[in-house]
Formats: sequence, structure tokens, C-alpha cells
Amino acid sequence: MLSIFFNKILGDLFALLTLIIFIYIFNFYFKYFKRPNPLPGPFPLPFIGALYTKRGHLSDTKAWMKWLNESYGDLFELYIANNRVIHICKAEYVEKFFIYSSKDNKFPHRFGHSEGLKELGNNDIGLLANANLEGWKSSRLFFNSMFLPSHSERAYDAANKLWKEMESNWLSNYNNSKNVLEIDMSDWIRRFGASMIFDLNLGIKMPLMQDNKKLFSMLDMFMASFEWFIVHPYWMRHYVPPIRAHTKRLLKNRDDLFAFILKIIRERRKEIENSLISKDGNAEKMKDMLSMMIMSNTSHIVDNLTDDLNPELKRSMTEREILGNVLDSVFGGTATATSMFIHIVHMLTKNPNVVNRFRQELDSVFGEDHERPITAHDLSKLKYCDAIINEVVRLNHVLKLSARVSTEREEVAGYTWPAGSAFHINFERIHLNKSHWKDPEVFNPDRFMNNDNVTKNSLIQFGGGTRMCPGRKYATIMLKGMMTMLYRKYEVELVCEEDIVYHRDYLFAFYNNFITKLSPIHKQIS
Ligand code: HEM
Repeated sequence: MLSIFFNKILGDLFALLTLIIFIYIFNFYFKYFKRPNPLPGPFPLPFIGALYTKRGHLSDTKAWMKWLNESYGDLFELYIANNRVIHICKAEYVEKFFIYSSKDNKFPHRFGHSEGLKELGNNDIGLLANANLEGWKSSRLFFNSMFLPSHSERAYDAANKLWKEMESNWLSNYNNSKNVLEIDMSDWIRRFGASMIFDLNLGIKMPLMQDNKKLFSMLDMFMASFEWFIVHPYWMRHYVPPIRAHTKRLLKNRDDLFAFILKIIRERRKEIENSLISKDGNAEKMKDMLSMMIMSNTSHIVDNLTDDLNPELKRSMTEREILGNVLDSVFGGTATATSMFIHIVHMLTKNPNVVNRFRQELDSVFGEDHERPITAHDLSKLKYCDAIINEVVRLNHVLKLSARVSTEREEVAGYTWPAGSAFHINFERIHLNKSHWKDPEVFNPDRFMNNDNVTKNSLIQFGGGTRMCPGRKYATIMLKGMMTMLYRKYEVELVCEEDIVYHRDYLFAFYNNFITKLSPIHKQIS
């Protein structure tokens, strides 16, 4: 009797589940066949979209993108799980996304309101994923005012000091008899980048020897969380067993990372308040972004202390807003610049002629002096260095694309798109597009020595429009500074190409275990 009852319940549940799946699939294809502006692109399946086409290119997202671009053209649609995105692979189609006035730009969102990012906790704070446009705007003004060229002096100073500190750490392992230093460049440069951003943005001197593995792993995991929370719908994240377990791990990591940042914010707030009570004048000296944000939150001191601040920013920022901005400056600032640098070193190890020419340029600026601190004036003379960076960005940008979502009807690439349409500006495919570049696969920095031939928006290093990278000035100082300080003094060789670990996902590419051999060019190091 009982078993008949259970069988009936099971049967009913099965029927209900089948009905739900049927409705889901029907709804999916109903929307698919009614979508505006059908474009070429792989036919999507419910739940996974067109991700099945990655099958043949599982570990090679670059090859997958190439295949999609060659099969479906410079404007194609791709379903990532159930979400339709339009891939833009041609410079001429980019214009509308890169409008700099907030009033005229109809693509102010990067991901828009996303249930997944809301759960991840960064859909309404900071810059990167903030869909609250009012909040984003005031955070953005803050970033812009802190990254003005007038703040660059501090960046040069930090870069020079940190490089010296890093070198002296290297030298403690220097093998004088062999005249060679062997280091994991990916690890050191990441420490260097993180220390620089912590110093400039948070006013924290982070010793290079400090073990930051936990912090780096939290940041890497948080980055991976973006894709996870956007791609997997709520029910999948929380009810499908192996997916649920990973979601839990990512949420725990988010909590740990947020707690780490909140501790920094609260300690600084205490420091500022104590300094104001004791009137020791230390608060006046705190010009880093974190202190400025906290001071903006402490309204009675704003007027006295924050001369550098745009008057529009003199309003209280909540602790969550500060958390979002700290997160994005650390997150946006460390992995990008340091990974980009390793991409550059990698390319240069394969192109000794380019290195020789770069060295001639360095000699023309620094002569015999391979130690003196770098200045803005020095770096402004390094045109070939700029050309190398551009060419590496073109062939191997650390960020593969940038997302945009529209808020109004707008025309793009000859089609009118309704509000809420999602686009991915595919940097990688634009950078390799034959209609913009002669021999696009060939590494040739010379193509940038005469910029007249470069099609507008065919090289996108820092994005564009209202969402353009606010840290580009710091990034350029970091990249050119690190290149100069390394190559004016050392020969750089790879120890073993096969040992390098290259990670590449839909959005981002970086290296680990990038072991290099450095030997001084001019004389033995003492
Ligand atoms: C070589 C180094 C860097 C590269 C290649 C890079 C590249 C980019 C790109 C392509 C974007 C997207 C722009 C768009 O969608 O139009 C972006 C956004 C952003 N970057 Fe950078 N970046 C670098 C360094 C930095 C640094 C040093 C910081 C901060 C200190 C930073 C903070 C950010 C933030 C917060 C955003 C989001 C802006 C928004 O949505 O309003 N980046 N970056």
C-alpha cells in the first residue's frame, strides 16, 4: 500500500519535473526565435547555450574565438548559458560604446543588473560591476580625481623605491660565480604591482617579502567568481550538487576577501580619528585614495583636509561603497598591469632584435647610468618602448574583451537594438582583424612607430567611453617603468618555456611559474 503511494508521488513528481523542463525549453526557444536582429552564430541549447562549441577547443579559448570569428563573421551572436551576447570584432562597430559623455552614452553598464553579481555582492558598489549608475558615477569621480596626472609623482617615487627593494632581494640570491640570477618573474612582479597599488591607493607599505599568496589567491578566486555567477542561474548555483559546492567555496572566498578589506578600512578610520583627536597632523598627510574616501565619510573634516578633492565628492561614502572602491582598485590594479608585463617579457624573450633596439633607446636616454631613478621626462622619450607595449597588447592583451549593456534603443553595426542588449567588445579579434592590420599574426612593433596608419579603435588597451580604465596612467608608469628598470640593466632569458603555466579563460589571461635567468649586461653585480 505504502509503496503504491510512494510510486504515485514519485510518478507525479517526475511528471511535474518533465512539465517544468518542457516549459523551460519552450520558453527558451520561443524567445530565441523572437529575438531581435538574428545574427550568425552557433545554434544554442537550453541551459548551456552555445558553450558546447568550445568542445574542440576546450583548453584554448583563443582558438575558439578565432573559430567563431572565422565561421560567423565580425558581428556574431553567442549564447553563454541562456544569455545572448553580441560579439563585436571590428573597430568600426565600436564607436557608440566609446562615447565619453555620460549624457550621450547609451551603454553605461558593463553587466547591467545581474541576479548573480548581486549575490556575489558587487553589483551595486565600486566600478567594475556596479549597475547602480548614481553610485558608479560618484565612485568614478573619486577614481578620476585620484588618478590625475598631478598624482603621478607619487607613482614614480613608489616605482623607483620598490624596484630597488625588489632588486636587493634578488641580489641576496645572486650567484656571483655564474654571474646569473634565477627568479620567478611572475611571482616577483605580482608582489611589486600589489605593493605599488597598496602604497598608492591604500597608503599601506606592504613589504615585498610579505607572503601574499593568500591575498592573491582570494583575488584570483574572486575574479573567477564573476563568470560563475553570471553564467549559472540561481537554481543551478544552489541546487545542482557539484555546482552548489563550488558556489559555496566562491561565496566563502568572497566573505574572506571582504572581511580582509573591511579590516583595513576600519583600522584606517581609527587611525584618522585618533590623529584628529590628538591633533598630531598625521591625518593631513594621508593623501591616498582610501584615506580620502574615509575622510569624505567624516564630514566635519572634509572641508579642512581634502583640498585635492573635486567639490562634488564631498559627500559621505558608506563603508560598503568604500569597500567596493578598494576592491576594484586592488583587483583592477594588480593582476592587469603585472600580467601585462609578463606578456611583454615573454614576447621579448622570443625577439632578441627587438630587445637590442629597445636597449639602444634606453642607452640614448640613460647613457651609462643604469641606476638612477626613472622620471616622467625619461619615460616620455621612450617611443619604441610604447611601440613594444602596443604590439604585445595587440597580440596578447591580458583582457580579452569588455562587456556593455544598453539602457536605451540604439543603433550598432547597422542594426537597432532594444534596451538591455548585451555586447562583448572582442579586443582580441579586433586586434587580429585583417582589415585593420597587415600580417596581423606577426610581432612587429615598428607598425606603431608611425601611428598614422592605425585605424581608430583597432587597438584597445584601456577600453573607452565612460567605462574606460581609470588606472591607465598608473598602469603606463608601472609598465614602462618596469620595462626600463629591467632591460637597461639585465639580459633576460627564459629558463624553460615548457615550465610556464599559462591560464586563459573567456576574459583574462595570465602566467605563473615564469622562471627567468637575469644576467647583468655591463658588469658583475656587487
Ligand atoms: C596594464 C594595466 C591595465 C590594463 C591593460 C587595464 C585595462 C582595463 C580595461 C580594458 C578596462 C575596461 C575598460 C572598458 O570597458 O572600456 C579596465 C577597467 C578598469 N580598470 Fe584597468 N587596466 C590596467 C590597470 C589598471 C589599474 C592600475 C587600475 C587601478 C589602480 C585599474 C582599474 C580599473 C577599474 C576600476 C576599471 C573599471 C572601470 C569602470 O567600469 O568604470 N586598471 N581596465
